[in-house]
Amino acid sequence: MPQIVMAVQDAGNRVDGSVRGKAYAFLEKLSANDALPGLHIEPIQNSTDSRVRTGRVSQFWRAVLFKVQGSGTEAHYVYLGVWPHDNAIDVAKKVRLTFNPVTGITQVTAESPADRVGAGDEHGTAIGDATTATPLVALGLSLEDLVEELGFESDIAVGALEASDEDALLELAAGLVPWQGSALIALASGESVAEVKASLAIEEMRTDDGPDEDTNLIAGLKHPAAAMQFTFVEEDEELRRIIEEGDFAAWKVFLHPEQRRYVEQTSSGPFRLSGGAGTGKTVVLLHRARRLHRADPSARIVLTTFTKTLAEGMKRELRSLDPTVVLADKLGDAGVLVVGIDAAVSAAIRTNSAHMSAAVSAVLGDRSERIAARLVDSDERWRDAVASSDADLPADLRHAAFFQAEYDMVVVPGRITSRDGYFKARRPGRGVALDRVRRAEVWKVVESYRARSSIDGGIDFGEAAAVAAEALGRRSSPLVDHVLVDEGQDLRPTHWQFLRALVPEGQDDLFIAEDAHQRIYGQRVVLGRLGIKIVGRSRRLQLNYRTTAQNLHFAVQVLETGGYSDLESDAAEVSGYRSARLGPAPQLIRADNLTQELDACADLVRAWVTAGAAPDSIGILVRDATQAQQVSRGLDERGTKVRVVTNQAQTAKDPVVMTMHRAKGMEFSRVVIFGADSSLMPAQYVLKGLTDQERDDAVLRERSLFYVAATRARDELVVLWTGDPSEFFERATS
Ligand SMILES: Nc1ncnc2c1ncn2[C@@H]1O[C@H](COP(=O)(O)OP(=O)(O)OP(=O)(O)O)[C@@H](O)[C@H]1O
Repeated sequence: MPQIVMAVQDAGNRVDGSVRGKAYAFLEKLSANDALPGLHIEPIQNSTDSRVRTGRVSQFWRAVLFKVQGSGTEAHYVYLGVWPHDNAIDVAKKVRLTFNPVTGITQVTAESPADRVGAGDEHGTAIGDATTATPLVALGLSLEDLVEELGFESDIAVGALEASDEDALLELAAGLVPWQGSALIALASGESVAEVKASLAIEEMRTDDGPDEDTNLIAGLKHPAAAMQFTFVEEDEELRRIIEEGDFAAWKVFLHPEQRRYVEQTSSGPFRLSGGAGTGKTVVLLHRARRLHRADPSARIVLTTFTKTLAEGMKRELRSLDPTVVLADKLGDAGVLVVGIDAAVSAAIRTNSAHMSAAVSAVLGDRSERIAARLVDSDERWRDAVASSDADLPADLRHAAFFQAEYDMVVVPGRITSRDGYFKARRPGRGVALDRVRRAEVWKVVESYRARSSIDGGIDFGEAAAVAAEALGRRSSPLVDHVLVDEGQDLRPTHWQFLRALVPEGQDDLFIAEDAHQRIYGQRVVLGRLGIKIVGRSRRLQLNYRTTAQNLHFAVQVLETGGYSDLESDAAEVSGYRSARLGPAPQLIRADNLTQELDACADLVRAWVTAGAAPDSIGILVRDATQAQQVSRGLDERGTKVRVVTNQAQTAKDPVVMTMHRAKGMEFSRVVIFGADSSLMPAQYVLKGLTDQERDDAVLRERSLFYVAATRARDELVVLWTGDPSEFFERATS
């Protein structure tokens, strides 16, 4: 049967559902038998590429394809899309399917060299003194590097070397085939030619020795870097999904070679994948879960993340990636269980009731096992414990935030159940030193907290994860074969102990996606101290697929003055983090008062909707729930209907207002960050009364929150504030 190869769909060529349905019917027939007369597979006169064909989708619509016969009996058809009849002929006359002998990658190009935006004159001699100041030349790159090492066409290479600034390079990159655009941007952000080749798997896959050009073309379509532009369609059902979703489905099929590598690789122990917001960490996890499931349908796979909302989102996406993946309902079932981390903890507690008594005593000392049946929020209990205790401590230590952190980071992970145990406890990374006298005072408050929990019943989330870890450790056989974690930076120490106990050490046991710059809950954790040994199994994704280079530049500036460290090391990298998409610069708008700020917000939303933006592709992000209500009322009074998103699913198609915390993991075409002034970012009320160390960490989390908010925008970002701007982006306003 003929092999169908789909090329990534051009976002500018969207066709409606009924046409996509017809295109699917056409391809389904083609894949069964390309000799069917009704298909009208025809060459085009005067086409640039003799392999180009059009096919009859309906009276009005034509498909454009390349037919590559090779030496096999069945042809490969590379499908580009459908167009109205005359446009299809125009497209077909121009497009070319070429094999790049340097890289071994097959590519489709639509323009002749003369049409390419920003590309230089092929015969030009411009790479001399005049261009020494351009970004690529300043990085030491030469024509030889681009042409002979990376296989760039010489006019493109000249254009790239002549590009006078980053914007010009981005514009050029946006018009290139995906692997080449990606390579150019990586070079511009400082990667060496060797690094770029390695990330695109160029050396290892080079194939230019086929007996004929068709054989080369087919081999080049299978190159990992070609997978950014092509996918081999194996089943009808997959074909239907790809066609029906058009370019929205790009993440489901056209992975970057680096993404694919982390989907497919086997690792001998825990693996950590870091990467900035929007680099496709969740995409990798979803594909990896599917890959593990397909490889062994009896495998018990847990895909988990910090919140229930994010887990629900991942579950929907996994279902849409591949409806044949079996979603498990409970721990220990075959298939993929997509679950929030605390729900996974509760499930482990329920499943291991036989070990509960021993597990509770190991964590909390002499307590009834029944308390483990209910999880409670600890904030209020800590406030009460601190208020009612007569512990002799300085004011900044008499703070619920200090105790909560001490308890979560030291006491519970260390399984400390007595004052003597606490005297001996190691407290790495806790900042404030506590001598024996102070430890005795701190322990009084811990005892008071535990006494209150014992009376009221229930355990907090950190305790529960520790109890579950202890119970799992007492089982004779494991419940789970593979664990995949998203948003790893937000998990608590005992969550990690739980996950370590959930899956036995071994091949592909734990795969962790994280971004230190997005830690907005809890304290910083070092995995090595919790029994999770990454040792060298750690990599980083750098290409942002979500947001534009302009928005990313703004967001990265927000991070620059924060001191970040990740799950393993003391410095979290931002360098090399880049985007291949272009868009307008973020708008930074100051208001004199709230009324003006609301007016500006209402005007923006109205203008976007009038210009044709889908209302629910607009997100207004605020610091807290009170502000969300205030903005919603304010916009309502101005005749702009919005909806406040909480945890309940809503279906209305209005623009949404939500807290920045709630927006984690989501994205919108247009984002307004509302209320970004100095009193709210960082929110002064969360900093009150903290120790210096606690305060610094809280400010860092607030900075990360602002970064999370700014990286939710796919296309346009607007930041609004009244009075003085937040310190997080003050520099950008000058
Ligand atoms: N290979 C790809 N092709 C097209 N789109 C992609 C690809 N990889 C990721 N994306 C898109 O980029 C966006 C960000 O992806 P994803 O949510 O996986 O990133 P992330 O690293 O988990 O982000 P965050 O840390 O902000 O949650 C999504 O819209 C996703 O569909």
